[in-house]
Amino acid sequence: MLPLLRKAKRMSCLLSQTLLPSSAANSVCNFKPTHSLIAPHHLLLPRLLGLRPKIGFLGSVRGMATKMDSIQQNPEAISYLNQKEAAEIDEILMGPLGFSVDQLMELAGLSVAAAIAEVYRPSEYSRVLTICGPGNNGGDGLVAARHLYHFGYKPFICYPKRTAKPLYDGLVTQLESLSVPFLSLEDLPKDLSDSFDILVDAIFGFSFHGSPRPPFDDLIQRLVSLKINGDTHQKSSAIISIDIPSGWHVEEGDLSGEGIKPDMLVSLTAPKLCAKRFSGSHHFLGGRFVPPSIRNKFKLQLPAYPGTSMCIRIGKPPKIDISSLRENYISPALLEEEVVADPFDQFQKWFDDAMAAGLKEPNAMALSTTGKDGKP
Ligand SMILES: NC(=O)C1=CN([C@@H]2O[C@H](COP(=O)(O)OP(=O)(O)OC[C@H]3O[C@@H](n4cnc5c(N)ncnc54)[C@H](OP(=O)(O)O)[C@@H]3O)[C@@H](O)[C@H]2O)[C@H](O)CC1
Ligand SMILES: [K+]
Repeated sequence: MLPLLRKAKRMSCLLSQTLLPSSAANSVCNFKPTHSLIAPHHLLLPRLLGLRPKIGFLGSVRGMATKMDSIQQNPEAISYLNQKEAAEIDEILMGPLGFSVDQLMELAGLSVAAAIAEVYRPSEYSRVLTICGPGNNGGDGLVAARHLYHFGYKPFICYPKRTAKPLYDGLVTQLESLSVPFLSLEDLPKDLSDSFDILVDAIFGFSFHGSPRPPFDDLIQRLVSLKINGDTHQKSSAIISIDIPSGWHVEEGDLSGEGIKPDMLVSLTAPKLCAKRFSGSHHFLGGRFVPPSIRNKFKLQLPAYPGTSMCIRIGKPPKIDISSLRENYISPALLEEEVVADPFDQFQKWFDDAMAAGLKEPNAMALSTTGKDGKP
């Protein structure tokens, strides 16, 4: 049992050194194991298998631990585009640079889904309603919803003004084939926050102008009222805006002061000027497809995406209550009657579970023995 204990302690030190600030990590490593750590191996193994890397958990904490580059840390140093520049970059990408709108939309939608998964874990925020507008911003929303489905969320779509083009028809068919429900305006529940954990605002992007026309005026108003009427004691739905908080002026922001107040903004390609007025907790950049020629032409100062990430946080992450990171590792007990008769089959079952959980080394194992009395 002793090596097992040592291993458990070493693992918690390793985890804490990777994930926690140094002071917290020290206190975890100096922690004397109590009987709560002394678990028989048949409980510990499933528990180890249960250490599934939650996308949101690792993502947001990874954001804390990673050294942020100076542009990322300082939103003032980042380039912000006006409406004309945003449209011009779009035209260059899809003209001389040879991209198709499908390609860019796929990458844009993927980065939105990746940013959402960095902050909101599917175990707590599973029900996602994406409200899609008539343009490409709405298309980004349809793509993001499909990726969120594959990330383990339960998406719903409200797409009241469909665009009759093969690209959009295809995106709708792809979602329908996953049995993602499409809700009409009449189907939408009165209180969105009762039924959805996340509301994705994919109504308008950088081509928005004037005042919102029906039916989007009413939909935007429903997002606005969520934050006004929100019961502060209850977990309210998180609002995530794609590229522009819908209804905001693309350059001036929330002119009336009564527009939507998203919790998260995912800017695409580069933030638009209105993003300077964004005061929510999470600002991300996505759309990792900007080639150096565009960066140089528009003198873009943008943070460097880390590794293979499809998105990057802009500015510092909000202060995290470390106790809220606490994971519950209590697994269901392994009962003798549930164990497969053939140990090889049982091993295969555990191994498959470990593979499915996406563990880094699914073939790593801990072996311990017990006496006849079942005690270590
Ligand atoms: N290069 C990139 O960064 C990429 C970004 N993408 C996403 O595309 C949008 C921009 O898409 P676009 O189609 O140009 O514009 P919108 O999505 O904003 O929508 C335009 C439609 O909205 C209608 N509209 C405009 N204003 C209003 C209003 N006040 N009330 C109602 N409807 C309005 C407009 O209709 P009009 O008749 O007014 O022209 C259009 O139907 C960008 O923000 C990103 O999200 C790409 O996906 C990938 C490349
Ligand atoms: K939007």
